[in-house]
Amino acid sequence: MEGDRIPWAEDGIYLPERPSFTLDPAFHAGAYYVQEASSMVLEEILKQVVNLKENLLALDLCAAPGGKSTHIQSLLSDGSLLVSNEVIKTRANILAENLTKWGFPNVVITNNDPSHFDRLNVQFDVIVVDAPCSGEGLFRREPEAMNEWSPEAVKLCATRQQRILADIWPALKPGGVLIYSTCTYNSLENEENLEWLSEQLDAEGISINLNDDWGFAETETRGIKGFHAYPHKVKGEGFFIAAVRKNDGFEKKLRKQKKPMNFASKQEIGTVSQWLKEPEQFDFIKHNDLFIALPNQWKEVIHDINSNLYIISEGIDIGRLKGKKLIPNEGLAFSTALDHNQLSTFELNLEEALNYLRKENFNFEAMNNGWNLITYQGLGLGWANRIQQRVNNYYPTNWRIRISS
Ligand SMILES: C[S@@+](CC[C@H](N)C(=O)[O-])C[C@H]1O[C@@H](n2cnc3c(N)ncnc32)[C@H](O)[C@@H]1O
Repeated sequence: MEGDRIPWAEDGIYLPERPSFTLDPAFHAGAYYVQEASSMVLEEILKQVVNLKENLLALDLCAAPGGKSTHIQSLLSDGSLLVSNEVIKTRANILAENLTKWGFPNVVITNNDPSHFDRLNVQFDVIVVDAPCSGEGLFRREPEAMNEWSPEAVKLCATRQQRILADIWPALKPGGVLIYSTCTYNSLENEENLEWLSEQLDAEGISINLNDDWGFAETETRGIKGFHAYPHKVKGEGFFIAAVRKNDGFEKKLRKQKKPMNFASKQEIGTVSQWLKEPEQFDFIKHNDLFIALPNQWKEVIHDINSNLYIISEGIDIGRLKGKKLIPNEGLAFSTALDHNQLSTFELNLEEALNYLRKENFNFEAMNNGWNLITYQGLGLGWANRIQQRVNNYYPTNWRIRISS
């Protein structure tokens, strides 16, 4: 893809026009994510406030549809773990779809209210709160959004944001960093919330400097820096972001969890791990009949999360066993941990790939019998099973594309 670089995001580019992403199989393969440029300044803030080379435990609290989570995952080290949470169930499912396609195994997707995180024994090194807000920064792009705006709505948003911040604060480690952002301009939801964070939660500012040429407007509230993106100054839509450090508070101790995990047997592991690049990095558990691979480095933390929160998805959904044979899940097709050399792959051209995504016929004459990873430009799209002169297309029906070229 070609376009001007976004100065504050290494892999970000401005698209010169909006193509039909639905008709690009690479989009469905999770090769890229489309989001608003200003909000990608999160990358520069993260680089300045945490050491991204370390293995961090990160929480994206208000995560759907997944713009920040996909971006954060690409920035964290391979040994880090991201918990990506969304309180609204339908939105959490969209988040899960996007993160499954993104393909990183070190992720747990939860569907909880911020107050539930207090049940955890673990605390996070970094928490991102991309808060629900009055959305003034979107008015230029979506003028209808103005109809929902009122001074009362702004006040309600600010109160809700404070409640979210207060609820999640105990889940942050002492010394940890909380990044707060909105896509609105008013001070009630931005600077006044920073003042509230400082007064009520004793949050402290962190030294952050953005390149003046980028055009972000810096504000400072009780030593806490915030940055506004105003569309006439920054090449992007309206956005606000700030970061604070938690200095006091107590550190929780990770306790053994009572809720048992259902680990796979040695024999089952032999089958379900056969296509992974480094199976020794994972624990294999069974959830109902679905086998899941979890990064074993985070075993206790994941156990704690499983015992206390509502999980939508975690690690890699590998698949189910039918007798001794693996029926692979779509989660495995997208996973960066999948070893394409260990299995039969079948590459499709653009037209064929779109037909596969529509669950329509495509030419499979050259396909091997048995399970095949369907690829487009080498990227995993999903699974197909050839049985002699028939092919079963395992692309999830609810992800099927419904428009014609
Ligand atoms: C600005 S959006 C998040 C966008 C997302 N971070 C991204 O980059 O794709 C705010 C999210 O907060 C969620 N939300 C709404 N009310 C909430 C609450 N009371 N607590 C936590 N999250 C809430 C919304 O459902 C929405 O998904």
